[in-house]
Amino acid sequence: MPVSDSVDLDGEAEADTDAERDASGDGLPINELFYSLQGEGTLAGVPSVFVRTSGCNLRCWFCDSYHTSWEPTHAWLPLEEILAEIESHDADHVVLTGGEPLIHEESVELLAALDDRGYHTTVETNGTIHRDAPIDLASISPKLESSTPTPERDPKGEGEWEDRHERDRIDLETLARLVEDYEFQLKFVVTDEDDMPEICDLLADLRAVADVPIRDDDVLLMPEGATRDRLAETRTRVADLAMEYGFRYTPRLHVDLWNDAPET
Ligand SMILES: C[S@@+](CC[C@H](N)C(=O)[O-])C[C@H]1O[C@@H](n2cnc3c(N)ncnc32)[C@H](O)[C@@H]1O
Ligand SMILES: Nc1nc2[nH]cc(C(=O)O)c2c(=O)[nH]1
Ligand code: SF4
Ligand SMILES: [Mg+2]
Repeated sequence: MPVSDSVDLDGEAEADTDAERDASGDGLPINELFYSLQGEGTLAGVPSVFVRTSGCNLRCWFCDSYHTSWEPTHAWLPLEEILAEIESHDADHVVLTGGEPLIHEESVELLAALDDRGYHTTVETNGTIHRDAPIDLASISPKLESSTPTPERDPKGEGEWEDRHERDRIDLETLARLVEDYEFQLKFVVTDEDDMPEICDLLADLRAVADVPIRDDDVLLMPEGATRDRLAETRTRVADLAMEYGFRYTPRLHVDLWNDAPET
């Protein structure tokens, strides 16, 4: 799905100020929509349609979807058009991702329409926003300190997003509501062993406030890497950490298969 203009969607000003917004108001800014194999998590390998919304409230330095976060681009599509495109593929699973799909109120309507049509829905989210919606799997990827765009790691500017990212990346109450309300997986992007104390501390805090059990089995370590070359540097280290800590390891199948090609 080709996209055109660049408009800032950072999750606060959100869509309402966007002059391009569909007049009927029931659309979403779509960065890409494609058919692929789920590459990550417990459903890895399952044929799925991916709907990637544009705009994010965070700015991970390593974000593999640069054109939904650092420089968001999109086409505004009415929900009927999104649904028609999804239905043109022969799949039972739909993955709603971004950017951060839950910054958009209209994501709820899309999920409801998908539920009506019998799809299994996965929502890929950074865990900072909760919405009531028919979500079959909340694929939550809380962001660690190592994701913060410090001036040295900023892919675009000179650290302008550092403070906001650091302020907003973890919201324990929101994480608790997500794990309480939905089937979930917690999928942490890991570069090396320095990430592990923060994961363990966060899990302890979340277990203390959430009303549902969080099993080690619900926790997945995913190697940081947007390209095959980068994954070759991180994945064995992360696999070893998964064994050491008793968490699951998830590959990034799509990167192994198609590297960093768009619409994969
Ligand atoms: C682009 S994000 C969109 C959904 C949501 N904003 C989030 O971060 O969960 C989709 C998934 O890709 C992961 N991801 C993004 N960049 C990555 C990278 N360079 N290496 C490994 N995982 C990455 C995120 O952690 C998340 O699990
Ligand atoms: N194949 C494939 N699987 C994925 N699982 C989560 C993805 C995402 O970007 O949210 C993703 C993606 O971009 N491609
Ligand atoms: S939260 Fe997700 S979409 Fe937003 S910058 Fe981080 S990885 Fe990218
Ligand atoms: Mg991806």
